[in-house]
Amino acid sequence: MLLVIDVGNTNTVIGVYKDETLAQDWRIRTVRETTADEFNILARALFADKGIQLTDISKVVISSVVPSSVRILHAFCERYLGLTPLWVNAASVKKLMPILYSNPNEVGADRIVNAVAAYEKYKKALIIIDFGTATTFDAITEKGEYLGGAICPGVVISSDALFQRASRLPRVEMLKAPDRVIGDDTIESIQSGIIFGNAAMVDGMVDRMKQEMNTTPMIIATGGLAPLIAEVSNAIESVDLALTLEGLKIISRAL
Ligand SMILES: Nc1ncnc2c1ncn2[C@@H]1O[C@H](COP(=O)(O)OP(=O)(O)O)[C@@H](O)[C@H]1O
Ligand SMILES: CC(C)(COP(=O)(O)O)[C@@H](O)C(=O)NCCC(=O)O
Ligand SMILES: [K+]
Repeated sequence: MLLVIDVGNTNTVIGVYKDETLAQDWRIRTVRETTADEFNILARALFADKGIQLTDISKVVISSVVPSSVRILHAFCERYLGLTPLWVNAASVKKLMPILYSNPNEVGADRIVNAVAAYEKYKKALIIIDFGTATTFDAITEKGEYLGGAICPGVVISSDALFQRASRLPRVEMLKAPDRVIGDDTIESIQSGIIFGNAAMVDGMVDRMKQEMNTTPMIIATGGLAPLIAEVSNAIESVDLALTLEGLKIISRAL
């Protein structure tokens, strides 16, 4: 079985593939100061719960945007799986996708994985939007080249900053789109600002990126908050929550 791990700034997603099929997936918090031994306890428990043994794993592919996780997960794989994990970076996907960033080593591994997955699926010019800790935009040409994109404060962290810094504002837990954009109470005004504000940012960014790309890319979104924003954004054509895990599986075949 193939073990794939994507370490994001907030959450770590773990998947196990049996051939082409995702047999199981889990989402855990990204803990920066964990150890290989602690990660082993957690992974073992999650696997056991679904009847999977660590000895069933024959290959590991990992993408991470958290540098401290690299040493920890590398040690976990070597010590407890007896395997050396394959790390996603611009060099490891060289055969699948040219990275046209001025320094390809700078691009976040999660952005590369999303780009590879989306291009494999659609084979056309694309803009991928990932609503994670950051909201990222990635532009892919019709030939399958990674051009770059944009990094914006994420929906949740930017809202958190608002609640922390504005004394009178209540924390709005339930993020949902209000019926109209002109809120007539505080809760509705905050919801409008967060949801319609982020959707307008998406639509505006997509318009500008399209102009620079000089083509009509397909616009797809991923990340936990993608369905919420996609509902009110005009630009987003499709939401694909499995994009990152799929990308890791595709990359595993090429490594
Ligand atoms: N289904 C969801 N509903 C609401 N919030 C979510 C959902 N999934 C993720 N989030 C929130 O969105 C933010 C980004 O999460 P995630 O996509 O896991 O980020 P990352 O990939 O950067 O770790 C976090 O604050 C998380 O709590
Ligand atoms: C932009 C990111 C912070 C997004 O991380 P995420 O929201 O998925 O946790 C990450 O991809 C990253 O650290 N990138 C490196 C800089 C770059 O892509 O140019
Ligand atoms: K991510």
